[in-house]
Amino acid sequence: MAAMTGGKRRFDAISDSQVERDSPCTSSSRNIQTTESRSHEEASNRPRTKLKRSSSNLETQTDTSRRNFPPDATIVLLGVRGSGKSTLGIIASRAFHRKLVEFDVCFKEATGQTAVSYRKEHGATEHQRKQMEVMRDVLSNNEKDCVIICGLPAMDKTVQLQLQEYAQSHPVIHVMREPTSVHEYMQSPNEKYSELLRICESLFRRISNHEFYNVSERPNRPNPMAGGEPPGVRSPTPSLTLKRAERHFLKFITLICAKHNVSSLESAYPLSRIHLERRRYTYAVSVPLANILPAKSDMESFEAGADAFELVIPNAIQDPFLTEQEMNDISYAIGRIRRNTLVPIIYHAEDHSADSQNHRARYMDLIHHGLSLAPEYITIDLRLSDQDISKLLHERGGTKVMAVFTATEHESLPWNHEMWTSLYDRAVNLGFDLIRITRLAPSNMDEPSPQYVLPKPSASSRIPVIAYDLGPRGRSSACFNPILTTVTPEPRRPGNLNSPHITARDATNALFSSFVLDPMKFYIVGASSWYSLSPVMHNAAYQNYGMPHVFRTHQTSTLQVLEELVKDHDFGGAALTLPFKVEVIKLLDRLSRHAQAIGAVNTVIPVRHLNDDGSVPSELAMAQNTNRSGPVQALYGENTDWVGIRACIQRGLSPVNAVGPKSAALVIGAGGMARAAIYAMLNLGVRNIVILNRTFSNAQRLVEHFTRILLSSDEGNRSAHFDPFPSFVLPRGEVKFHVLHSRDDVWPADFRQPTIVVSCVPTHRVGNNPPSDFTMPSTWLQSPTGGVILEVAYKTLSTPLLRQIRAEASRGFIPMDGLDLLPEQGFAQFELFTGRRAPRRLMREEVLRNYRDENGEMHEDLIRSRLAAVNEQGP
Ligand SMILES: O=C1C[C@@](O)(C(=O)O)C[C@@H](O)[C@@H]1O
Repeated sequence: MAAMTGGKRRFDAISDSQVERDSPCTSSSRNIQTTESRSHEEASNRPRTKLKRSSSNLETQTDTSRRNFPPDATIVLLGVRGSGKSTLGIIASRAFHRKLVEFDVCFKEATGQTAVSYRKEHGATEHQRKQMEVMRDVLSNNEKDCVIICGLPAMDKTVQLQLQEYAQSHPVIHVMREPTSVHEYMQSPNEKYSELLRICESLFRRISNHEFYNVSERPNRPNPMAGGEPPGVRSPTPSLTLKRAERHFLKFITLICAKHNVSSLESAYPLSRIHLERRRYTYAVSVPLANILPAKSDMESFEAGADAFELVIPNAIQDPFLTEQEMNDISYAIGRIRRNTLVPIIYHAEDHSADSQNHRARYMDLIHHGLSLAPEYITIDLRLSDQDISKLLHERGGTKVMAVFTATEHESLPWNHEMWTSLYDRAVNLGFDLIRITRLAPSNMDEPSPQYVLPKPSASSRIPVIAYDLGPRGRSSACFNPILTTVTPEPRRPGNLNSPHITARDATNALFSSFVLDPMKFYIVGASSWYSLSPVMHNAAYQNYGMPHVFRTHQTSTLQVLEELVKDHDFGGAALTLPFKVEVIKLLDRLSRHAQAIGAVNTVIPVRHLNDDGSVPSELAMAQNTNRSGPVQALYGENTDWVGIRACIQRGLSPVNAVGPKSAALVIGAGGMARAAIYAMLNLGVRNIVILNRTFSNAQRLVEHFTRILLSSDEGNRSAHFDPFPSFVLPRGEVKFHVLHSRDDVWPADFRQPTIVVSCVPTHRVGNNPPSDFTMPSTWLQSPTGGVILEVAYKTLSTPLLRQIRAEASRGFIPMDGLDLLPEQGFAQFELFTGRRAPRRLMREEVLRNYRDENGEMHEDLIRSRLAAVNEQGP
């Protein structure tokens, strides 16, 4: 039985007696702790806010710490009303093609009554018995491939036991939300209600093995739906506010159910195909918990320039028990980070003092709680005993675990001392995924950096090592540490010796000024590249990162210029624009799979080191050799237009229009951009594509081209690294194309109305050709849920199509334009050129700030409004 809605019991309709009976302070809640340790028993007698779900004595705890589930195991979502669990359930069931099962609906189906009326009629004991019976059936009949949603019934002790049992082999996720948002939803903000909320959350926390904080989004600008906007100004659409929640939750699910794939979540950006630990000079920005908690803190500014986000949880308190409030804060902080950034999260609880049992207990609880939040990485202190470490590692689920060891001043042995080797060996033998060893820099700093002197580990397998000195004197060794150096977001020097003393920018500056990396020259090459905003966008990003690179415009009518530029040993790469995107292919030695399939290149990368057999190396090798000058041996071609178009579609497509087997798309044009658009659509799993082009035969040629590509992809011609048309989104032989003759055609009967439209025709005069005046016939604009309409050009933003779509905003149509697309494709270029993640917000802002239309007008209203909305665009 799949159900999307349910006869839900109001939270305040639950009788006080049931809450009393089931409150964590009464015998029933103690029942669910029967296997827990004495210290936990003691904890349950403490004030309620001190209740905790886990104990440092993990061997006796009820096993909600198990986090290895079969890939198709049913997911249970637990949460109070207003936590958003039903919406999240619908999102997950759609994305993963799972059946949605709401407990309340099942109860009504089984009894013909809602829980409240059943209880009234049959009494509390019978209601409890029936509830248990229905829950037993729900759980056992839906073992696989479902999402079960459960609210208040989980307050019942027998249901708790059932769910705890279920959590041994299934993800049971506690969905939380800010109390203010829950109160707002329930419209009953009183003291008693707050207390009930705390009780529920504390209970749900104990019976779940994962926790998800559904952070509320509040638009940060007034008057969101103002009418009569100037050209290019966009109103945030309510349906899109769910987008970030969707991405956040689906990402979380993919982290706990490793086998799940969501095509829309897979990043198409080049660096995402390279393991973080294999890239060179990467940074983890370290941010204390207290800095994340204020709602006003600017998450993106913390992240700028970093490859991972390290949340630092202090462990200074002497109390052995984590309070519910502390756990709430940590869950909220992880939720905020994940909602606002894309980089992996490192969860770092500050190291415990070996000599204090209290610290140890808290530390174990902090790790236990951290693992329930499914961060990509977690650190575990190597000072713990092997036994404690093994227990924690057993809980890791899909989280990678980093061993950490910080040598104090009197332990600071030279880097070539065998102590470091034995620490490394121990980490390998215990099953860690990587290790970070740091020590307080000694006063006689004539020792070379650890990466030059660390002894060869004797353990047979290898794990990545992060090693550097701490404190102001350790800064240079931190700058030269090749992976995941811990950095501070602000240039301020922290007082604490253990805190990072450099920013990512300091480290980058140091690498360039010590000649480890070289300043490079980049270009945009095209016939009318004068209007390009690429130079300002890329130059701002270089400057922000402390890279001495320059990006220049090269306007030319012939490609010969590129051959000249490449002779320069400092040539770093080029963006190509009209009319060279196809012509350039003849100058290149190798194309990426995407550029090959699209048949157009907009990014040229120099290759300086060939493989021994003379072939062009892999993308990984190229990414490791960016920012180095020298003679260019070969040229590699990539297409980032499709990455940008894909990102715009993803961003503009509301969850209700999520791509499904019947979703249809329309492409206008048949040139290079149209090819990139079709490629992006196929990659997102769109199986019904309609093309309209002035010259019908060119559109037909496009269809033949992609039909051939799809066939060769079906025949197993797939890359191990990145499959452009993964079979889970594009089942064999299921793509349908249709070519239209003109806008007078009727929309094809066997295609749904389009929810994705990409217009790739020039919006300005090209030679003697007038600008396109294309608008959608109203009969093609009948999607009841609206859709995303992207006009790829940006010379003018007041095109007939964009004007038309802006007028349709209330029907769910989202207009997007070249100012959205330019940065998105530019992020991918930045990654290819520099090997670093692009500073996204900065590049988006720089494009907007420098925009002038074809008549040189700057449209202040437009800029102001869109700059204000930059944060809403998502990470
Ligand atoms: O088409 C475009 C636009 C662009 O040329 C610009 O800067 O305007 C940059 C190119 O990388 C991209 O493919």
